[in-house]
Amino acid sequence: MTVKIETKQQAEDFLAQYDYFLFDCDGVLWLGDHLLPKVTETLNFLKASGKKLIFVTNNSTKSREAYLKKFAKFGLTNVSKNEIFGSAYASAIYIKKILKLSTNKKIFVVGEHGIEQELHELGYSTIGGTDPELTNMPADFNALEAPFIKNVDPAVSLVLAGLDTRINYYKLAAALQYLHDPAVTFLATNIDSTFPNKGKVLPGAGSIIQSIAYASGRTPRSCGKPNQEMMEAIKAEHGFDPARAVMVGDRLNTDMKFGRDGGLGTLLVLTGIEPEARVVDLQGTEEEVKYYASKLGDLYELVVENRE
Ligand SMILES: O=C(O)[C@H](O)[C@H](O)COP(=O)(O)O
Ligand SMILES: [Mg+2]
Repeated sequence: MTVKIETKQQAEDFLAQYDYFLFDCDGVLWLGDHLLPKVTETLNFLKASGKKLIFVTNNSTKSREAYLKKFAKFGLTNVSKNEIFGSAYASAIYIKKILKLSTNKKIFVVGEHGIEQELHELGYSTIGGTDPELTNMPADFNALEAPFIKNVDPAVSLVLAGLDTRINYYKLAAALQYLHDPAVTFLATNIDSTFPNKGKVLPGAGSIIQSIAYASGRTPRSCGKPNQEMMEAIKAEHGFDPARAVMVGDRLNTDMKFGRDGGLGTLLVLTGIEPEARVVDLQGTEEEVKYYASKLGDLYELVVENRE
Protein backbone atom coordinates (compact mmCIF):
# COMPACT_ATOMS: atom_id res chain seq x y z
CA MET A 1 0.00 0.00 0.00
CA THR A 2 1.48 3.42 -0.93
CA VAL A 3 1.14 6.15 1.71
CA LYS A 4 0.90 9.82 0.70
CA ILE A 5 2.57 11.85 3.45
CA GLU A 6 0.08 14.64 4.24
CA THR A 7 -0.12 14.84 8.03
CA LYS A 8 2.32 15.49 10.89
CA GLN A 9 1.83 11.97 12.21
CA GLN A 10 2.51 10.38 8.80
CA ALA A 11 5.67 12.49 8.41
CA GLU A 12 6.93 11.62 11.91
CA ASP A 13 6.18 7.91 11.38
CA PHE A 14 8.06 8.04 8.06
CA LEU A 15 11.12 9.78 9.56
CA ALA A 16 11.30 7.43 12.57
CA GLN A 17 11.85 4.42 10.27
CA TYR A 18 15.10 5.62 8.69
CA ASP A 19 18.61 6.69 9.70
CA TYR A 20 20.04 7.09 6.17
CA PHE A 21 18.43 9.31 3.55
CA LEU A 22 19.66 8.96 -0.06
CA PHE A 23 18.54 12.01 -2.01
CA ASP A 24 18.22 12.32 -5.75
CA CYS A 25 18.96 15.91 -6.81
CA ASP A 26 17.29 17.09 -10.04
CA GLY A 27 13.55 17.18 -9.43
CA VAL A 28 13.88 16.64 -5.67
CA LEU A 29 16.24 19.32 -4.29
CA TRP A 30 16.15 21.65 -7.24
CA LEU A 31 15.08 22.19 -10.83
CA GLY A 32 18.15 23.51 -12.63
CA ASP A 33 19.28 26.49 -10.54
CA HIS A 34 15.89 26.87 -8.85
CA LEU A 35 15.94 25.46 -5.30
CA LEU A 36 12.62 23.78 -4.43
CA PRO A 37 10.60 25.03 -1.43
CA LYS A 38 11.96 24.39 2.13
CA VAL A 39 14.72 22.03 0.86
CA THR A 40 17.52 23.68 2.85
CA GLU A 41 15.35 23.78 5.98
CA THR A 42 14.39 20.11 5.55
CA LEU A 43 17.97 18.88 5.01
CA ASN A 44 19.31 20.93 7.94
CA PHE A 45 16.44 19.65 10.13
CA LEU A 46 17.25 16.02 9.19
CA LYS A 47 20.97 16.56 9.93
CA ALA A 48 20.11 18.17 13.29
CA SER A 49 17.93 15.12 14.02
CA GLY A 50 20.97 12.86 13.59
CA LYS A 51 20.02 11.52 10.14
CA LYS A 52 22.79 10.71 7.64
CA LEU A 53 22.32 12.34 4.20
CA ILE A 54 23.80 11.02 0.95
CA PHE A 55 23.22 12.66 -2.44
CA VAL A 56 22.89 10.40 -5.48
CA THR A 57 22.43 12.12 -8.85
CA ASN A 58 22.38 10.80 -12.41
CA ASN A 59 23.34 14.27 -13.61
CA SER A 60 26.85 13.87 -15.04
CA THR A 61 27.36 17.54 -15.97
CA LYS A 62 28.98 18.30 -12.61
CA SER A 63 31.75 16.57 -10.66
CA ARG A 64 31.44 16.02 -6.89
CA GLU A 65 33.65 19.10 -6.39
CA ALA A 66 31.29 21.19 -8.54
CA TYR A 67 28.28 19.85 -6.64
CA LEU A 68 29.86 20.94 -3.33
CA LYS A 69 29.84 24.49 -4.75
CA LYS A 70 26.20 24.13 -5.86
CA PHE A 71 25.17 22.89 -2.41
CA ALA A 72 27.06 25.77 -0.76
CA LYS A 73 25.32 28.26 -3.06
CA PHE A 74 22.02 27.04 -1.58
CA GLY A 75 23.29 27.35 1.99
CA LEU A 76 24.07 23.64 2.35
CA THR A 77 27.64 24.02 3.58
CA ASN A 78 27.74 20.88 5.73
CA VAL A 79 27.94 18.41 2.83
CA SER A 80 31.22 16.53 2.26
CA LYS A 81 32.55 15.15 -1.02
CA ASN A 82 32.14 11.51 0.05
CA GLU A 83 28.41 12.15 0.60
CA ILE A 84 27.92 12.95 -3.10
CA PHE A 85 27.65 10.23 -5.76
CA GLY A 86 27.10 11.46 -9.32
CA SER A 87 26.85 9.31 -12.44
CA ALA A 88 30.11 10.83 -13.71
CA TYR A 89 31.87 9.53 -10.58
CA ALA A 90 30.06 6.18 -10.77
CA SER A 91 31.22 5.81 -14.40
CA ALA A 92 34.83 6.74 -13.58
CA ILE A 93 34.91 4.23 -10.71
CA TYR A 94 33.43 1.53 -12.97
CA ILE A 95 36.13 2.18 -15.60
CA LYS A 96 38.88 2.13 -12.98
CA LYS A 97 37.80 -0.69 -10.65
CA ILE A 98 35.65 -2.99 -12.79
CA LEU A 99 36.99 -2.53 -16.33
CA LYS A 100 40.47 -1.83 -14.91
CA LEU A 101 41.20 0.32 -17.99
CA SER A 102 44.85 1.36 -18.16
CA THR A 103 45.46 5.10 -17.78
CA ASN A 104 47.62 4.79 -20.91
CA LYS A 105 44.35 4.49 -22.85
CA LYS A 106 42.24 7.54 -23.76
CA ILE A 107 38.52 8.07 -23.32
CA PHE A 108 36.35 9.93 -25.85
CA VAL A 109 33.71 11.94 -23.93
CA VAL A 110 30.27 13.07 -25.05
CA GLY A 111 29.28 15.28 -22.15
CA GLU A 112 30.34 18.15 -19.93
CA HIS A 113 32.97 19.09 -17.35
CA GLY A 114 31.62 16.69 -14.71
CA ILE A 115 32.65 13.64 -16.71
CA GLU A 116 36.03 15.10 -17.67
CA GLN A 117 36.89 16.14 -14.11
CA GLU A 118 35.99 12.79 -12.53
CA LEU A 119 38.00 10.88 -15.17
CA HIS A 120 41.00 13.22 -14.85
CA GLU A 121 40.92 12.79 -11.05
CA LEU A 122 41.42 9.04 -11.59
CA GLY A 123 44.32 9.66 -13.99
CA TYR A 124 42.57 9.23 -17.34
CA SER A 125 43.18 11.37 -20.44
CA THR A 126 40.06 12.43 -22.30
CA ILE A 127 39.36 13.89 -25.74
CA GLY A 128 36.12 15.41 -27.02
CA GLY A 129 33.81 16.59 -24.24
CA THR A 130 33.99 20.38 -23.83
CA ASP A 131 36.77 20.81 -26.43
CA PRO A 132 35.94 24.13 -28.21
CA GLU A 133 36.75 22.49 -31.55
CA LEU A 134 33.63 20.35 -31.09
CA THR A 135 31.38 22.84 -29.37
CA ASN A 136 32.00 25.84 -31.64
CA MET A 137 30.87 24.11 -34.84
CA PRO A 138 31.37 26.45 -37.84
CA ALA A 139 28.34 27.33 -40.00
CA ASP A 140 30.11 25.84 -43.04
CA PHE A 141 30.90 22.62 -41.14
CA ASN A 142 32.29 19.96 -43.45
CA ALA A 143 32.33 16.59 -41.69
CA LEU A 144 34.96 15.13 -44.02
CA GLU A 145 37.40 17.94 -43.24
CA ALA A 146 36.59 18.20 -39.51
CA PRO A 147 39.64 17.26 -37.32
CA PHE A 148 37.69 14.95 -34.96
CA ILE A 149 36.28 13.08 -37.95
CA LYS A 150 39.43 12.96 -40.07
CA ASN A 151 41.78 12.02 -37.20
CA VAL A 152 40.61 9.04 -35.15
CA ASP A 153 42.96 8.72 -32.16
CA PRO A 154 44.17 5.07 -31.90
CA ALA A 155 44.74 5.52 -28.14
CA VAL A 156 40.97 5.84 -27.55
CA SER A 157 39.56 2.54 -26.25
CA LEU A 158 36.34 3.72 -24.60
CA VAL A 159 33.51 6.16 -25.33
CA LEU A 160 31.65 7.56 -22.31
CA ALA A 161 28.45 9.48 -23.08
CA GLY A 162 26.28 11.56 -20.76
CA LEU A 163 24.13 14.67 -20.65
CA ASP A 164 25.50 17.37 -22.99
CA THR A 165 23.39 20.51 -23.11
CA ARG A 166 25.53 21.72 -26.04
CA ILE A 167 25.20 18.55 -28.12
CA ASN A 168 25.59 18.84 -31.90
CA TYR A 169 26.09 16.80 -35.08
CA TYR A 170 29.87 17.08 -34.87
CA LYS A 171 29.98 15.49 -31.40
CA LEU A 172 27.66 12.65 -32.43
CA ALA A 173 29.66 12.04 -35.62
CA ALA A 174 32.98 12.08 -33.78
CA ALA A 175 31.78 9.57 -31.17
CA LEU A 176 30.48 7.33 -33.96
CA GLN A 177 33.93 7.15 -35.59
CA TYR A 178 35.20 5.41 -32.42
CA LEU A 179 32.18 3.13 -32.01
CA HIS A 180 32.64 1.69 -35.52
CA ASP A 181 35.40 -0.36 -33.85
CA PRO A 182 33.79 -3.13 -31.75
CA ALA A 183 36.95 -3.22 -29.61
CA VAL A 184 36.08 0.27 -28.31
CA THR A 185 33.89 0.04 -25.19
CA PHE A 186 30.65 2.04 -25.15
CA LEU A 187 29.52 3.30 -21.71
CA ALA A 188 26.70 5.65 -20.67
CA THR A 189 26.52 7.64 -17.46
CA ASN A 190 22.74 7.13 -17.15
CA ILE A 191 19.48 6.29 -18.92
CA ASP A 192 17.25 9.25 -18.01
CA SER A 193 15.12 10.07 -21.05
CA THR A 194 14.28 13.55 -19.80
CA PHE A 195 15.78 16.29 -17.63
CA PRO A 196 13.42 18.30 -15.39
CA ASN A 197 14.17 22.01 -15.33
CA LYS A 198 12.09 24.84 -13.86
CA GLY A 199 8.64 24.33 -15.34
CA LYS A 200 10.01 22.49 -18.39
CA VAL A 201 10.88 18.89 -19.18
CA LEU A 202 13.93 18.78 -21.46
CA PRO A 203 15.73 15.97 -23.30
CA GLY A 204 17.85 13.93 -20.92
CA ALA A 205 21.15 12.11 -21.20
CA GLY A 206 19.38 8.92 -22.24
CA SER A 207 17.86 10.57 -25.30
CA ILE A 208 21.23 11.92 -26.43
CA ILE A 209 22.90 8.56 -25.82
CA GLN A 210 20.16 6.75 -27.74
CA SER A 211 21.04 8.80 -30.82
CA ILE A 212 24.62 7.52 -30.73
CA ALA A 213 23.43 3.98 -29.87
CA TYR A 214 21.05 3.96 -32.83
CA ALA A 215 23.69 5.26 -35.27
CA SER A 216 26.31 2.78 -34.06
CA GLY A 217 23.90 -0.16 -33.64
CA ARG A 218 25.37 -0.63 -30.16
CA THR A 219 23.78 -0.53 -26.69
CA PRO A 220 25.94 1.00 -23.96
CA ARG A 221 26.15 -0.17 -20.38
CA SER A 222 24.77 2.50 -18.03
CA CYS A 223 26.59 3.24 -14.73
CA GLY A 224 24.09 5.46 -12.88
CA LYS A 225 20.79 4.68 -11.09
CA PRO A 226 19.20 2.08 -11.10
CA ASN A 227 22.54 0.24 -11.55
CA GLN A 228 23.27 -1.58 -8.30
CA GLU A 229 27.03 -1.19 -8.69
CA MET A 230 26.40 2.45 -7.79
CA MET A 231 24.48 1.27 -4.70
CA GLU A 232 27.31 -1.11 -3.78
CA ALA A 233 29.82 1.75 -4.04
CA ILE A 234 27.67 3.85 -1.69
CA LYS A 235 27.24 0.98 0.78
CA ALA A 236 31.01 0.32 0.67
CA GLU A 237 31.69 3.97 1.48
CA HIS A 238 29.01 4.42 4.16
CA GLY A 239 28.14 0.92 5.39
CA PHE A 240 24.46 1.34 6.20
CA ASP A 241 21.66 -1.16 6.90
CA PRO A 242 19.35 -0.96 3.83
CA ALA A 243 16.35 -1.59 6.11
CA ARG A 244 17.12 1.71 7.87
CA ALA A 245 17.68 3.63 4.65
CA VAL A 246 15.30 5.34 2.20
CA MET A 247 15.77 6.56 -1.40
CA VAL A 248 14.05 9.88 -2.08
CA GLY A 249 13.57 10.56 -5.79
CA ASP A 250 11.38 11.91 -8.58
CA ARG A 251 11.74 9.19 -11.24
CA LEU A 252 10.32 5.68 -11.07
CA ASN A 253 12.65 3.84 -13.47
CA THR A 254 15.84 5.21 -11.93
CA ASP A 255 15.45 6.46 -8.33
CA MET A 256 12.63 4.21 -7.12
CA LYS A 257 14.00 1.08 -8.86
CA PHE A 258 17.47 1.90 -7.48
CA GLY A 259 16.11 2.08 -3.93
CA ARG A 260 13.80 -0.93 -4.23
CA ASP A 261 16.46 -3.19 -5.79
CA GLY A 262 18.90 -2.08 -3.08
CA GLY A 263 16.48 -3.12 -0.32
CA LEU A 264 15.80 0.47 0.77
CA GLY A 265 12.48 2.20 1.49
CA THR A 266 11.23 4.58 -1.20
CA LEU A 267 9.74 8.07 -1.17
CA LEU A 268 8.74 9.64 -4.47
CA VAL A 269 8.19 13.41 -4.65
CA LEU A 270 5.98 15.03 -7.27
CA THR A 271 8.24 18.01 -8.04
CA GLY A 272 10.08 16.26 -10.87
CA ILE A 273 9.11 13.85 -13.61
CA GLU A 274 6.27 11.61 -12.35
CA PRO A 275 2.56 12.58 -12.19
CA GLU A 276 0.57 11.57 -9.07
CA ALA A 277 -1.78 9.38 -11.15
CA ARG A 278 1.16 7.17 -12.18
CA VAL A 279 2.20 6.65 -8.56
CA VAL A 280 -1.36 5.77 -7.54
CA ASP A 281 -1.77 3.34 -10.46
CA LEU A 282 1.36 1.43 -9.42
CA GLN A 283 -0.12 0.43 -6.03
CA GLY A 284 -0.17 -3.35 -5.64
CA THR A 285 2.39 -3.88 -8.42
CA GLU A 286 6.08 -4.72 -7.97
CA GLU A 287 6.93 -1.11 -8.91
CA GLU A 288 4.82 0.26 -6.02
CA VAL A 289 6.54 3.02 -4.03
CA LYS A 290 6.28 2.90 -0.26
CA TYR A 291 5.64 6.63 0.27
CA TYR A 292 5.04 9.70 -1.83
CA ALA A 293 4.65 13.41 -1.13
CA SER A 294 3.96 16.60 -3.07
CA LYS A 295 7.46 17.90 -2.31
CA LEU A 296 10.41 17.17 -0.02
CA GLY A 297 9.71 20.36 1.96
CA ASP A 298 6.41 18.88 3.17
CA LEU A 299 8.41 16.92 5.77
CA TYR A 300 9.62 20.18 7.32
CA GLU A 301 6.31 22.01 6.98
CA LEU A 302 4.35 19.15 8.60
CA VAL A 303 6.76 18.26 11.41
CA VAL A 304 8.41 21.59 12.30
CA GLU A 305 5.99 24.26 11.06
CA ASN A 306 2.93 22.20 12.09
CA ARG A 307 1.27 22.97 8.76
CA GLU A 308 -2.33 21.64 8.68
O1 LIG B 1 19.29 13.85 -18.20
C1 LIG B 1 19.83 13.54 -17.14
O2 LIG B 1 21.03 13.23 -17.06
C2 LIG B 1 18.95 13.47 -15.95
O3 LIG B 1 17.68 13.92 -16.23
C3 LIG B 1 19.28 14.25 -14.75
O4 LIG B 1 20.44 14.88 -14.78
C4 LIG B 1 18.96 13.37 -13.57
O5 LIG B 1 19.54 13.84 -12.42
P1 LIG B 1 18.95 13.28 -11.01
O6 LIG B 1 17.46 13.47 -11.08
O7 LIG B 1 19.35 11.82 -10.93
O8 LIG B 1 19.61 14.17 -9.97
MG1 LIG C 1 15.69 13.37 -10.36
